[in-house]
Amino acid sequence: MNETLPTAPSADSSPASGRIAFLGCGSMNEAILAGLLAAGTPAANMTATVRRTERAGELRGRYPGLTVLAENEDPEANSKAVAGASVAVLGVKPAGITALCRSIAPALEAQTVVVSVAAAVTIAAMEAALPAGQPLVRTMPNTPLQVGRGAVGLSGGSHVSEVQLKEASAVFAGAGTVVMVPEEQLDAVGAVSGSGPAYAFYLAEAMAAAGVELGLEPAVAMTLARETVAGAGLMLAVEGADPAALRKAVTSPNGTTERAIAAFDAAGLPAIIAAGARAAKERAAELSRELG
Ligand SMILES: NC(=O)C1=CN([C@@H]2O[C@H](COP(=O)(O)OP(=O)(O)OC[C@H]3O[C@@H](n4cnc5c(N)ncnc54)[C@H](O)[C@@H]3O)[C@@H](O)[C@H]2O)C=CC1
Ligand SMILES: O=C(O)[C@@H]1CCC=N1
Repeated sequence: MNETLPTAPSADSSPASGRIAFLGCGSMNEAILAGLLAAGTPAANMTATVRRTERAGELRGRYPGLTVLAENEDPEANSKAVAGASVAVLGVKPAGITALCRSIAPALEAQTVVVSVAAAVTIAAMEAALPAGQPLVRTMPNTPLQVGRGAVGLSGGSHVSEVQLKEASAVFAGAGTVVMVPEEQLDAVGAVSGSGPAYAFYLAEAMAAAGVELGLEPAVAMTLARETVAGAGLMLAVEGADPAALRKAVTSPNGTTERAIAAFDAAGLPAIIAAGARAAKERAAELSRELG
């Protein structure tokens, strides 16, 4: 079941059918929800739960027609949201995932596919907290789903059928690329694409700071850095785009870019990025051990 099979959005971009419950609608689950809405899934097909009234109001204002239940108003919010749902997406912090599984267990229907987006919480840990035989899918998404360019790693649990795996993929497929990987590779997926948007934003921050150091006004430097990273991202988003070839097209022989890249290489930038990704993967393993 866990084969390495990249699936382009165009290959399976049918919008999710059935009702989807987003349990814990913070940054990640909101990005998935926004991606689904943009891909054509009606807000009326979704329910989101949050901890507090203030956040519920925010989401209701932003997504008219979405049902939002707040736990501080109704302690049964999560159980009510999963009743009758075809998919329940667990989007709380890793430390809260198994408690959430236990709390919704009595309300879950046998065919509801539980999808976790949490880093580090293993399929075994979640299956132990769910009713026996509950279909479960563990994923590692990223926030660019909200602009239709997400990248998601996905791995099936012990009791999930091909059809249920497709149902889980459909939660993301209209808003990004889904790849199936063995569970033991999900921490690596997290280190590349889960945390990856932060690396790209960090690059933009560093470019803006460099511009200021070189004499640009801060606002001008920020605009230039932001637009450049965004524009480069759009060029990469073209199907078949090769980052090395795109880089080469900017790099005139003996020109300014060549000098900059040589300075990056001399400073060991590729190794620095590899060290960051390794640290992210190691933190995921550490978290898995902490959470049991
Ligand atoms: N932020 C990201 O880019 C990514 C996050 N993830 C995973 O997504 C999960 C959530 O992360 P974020 O969205 O960043 O965190 P977040 O803190 O923005 O969202 C979590 C939300 O869950 C709510 N919540 C907590 N307990 C609840 C409960 N019992 N009932 C209802 N709502 C509850 C919180 O109030 C909060 O709004 C984590 O497990 C993380 O590992 C995975 C990939 C990327
Ligand atoms: O930082 C984190 O732990 C989560 C998982 C990947 C991105 N954000």
